Amino acid sequence: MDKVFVQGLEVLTTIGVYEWEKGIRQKIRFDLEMGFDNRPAADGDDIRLALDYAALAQKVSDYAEQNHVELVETMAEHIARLILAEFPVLSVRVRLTKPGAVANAAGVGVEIERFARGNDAS
Ligand SMILES: Nc1nc2c(c(=O)[nH]1)N=C([C@H](O)[C@@H](O)CO)CN2
Repeated sequence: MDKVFVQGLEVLTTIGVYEWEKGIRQKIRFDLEMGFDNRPAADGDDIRLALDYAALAQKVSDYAEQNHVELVETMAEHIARLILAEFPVLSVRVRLTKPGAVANAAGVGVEIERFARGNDAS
């Protein structure tokens, strides 16, 4: 399957389970990979037939900045659902990294993969 990706998208948001985290903004990083048939866009050399990664990155940034949750699992799930609802993708893989959350670790987080209706590979 073809893929369109957005790598290392950084967003400042309020996220965390501890009280001290609820009053600050922390950086999170998204790596996004969408299943999408790129052939029509390539054949027509036409952005209207492409999955516009700039528009997608903007939606994800806006959502993550404006919505505050406790768990990285929750944010990843919300972002996957947002992308599936708003873009004509076949699948989405969301890797969410919270850098600096754990001492001596470069990053911690989750990775999930979700499928559009009728495209579940399982
Ligand atoms: N599986 C998870 N474990 C933890 C999370 C989380 O979101 N998912 N969050 C925290 C704290 O918010 C932590 O990031 C603060 O440093 C701890 N464990």
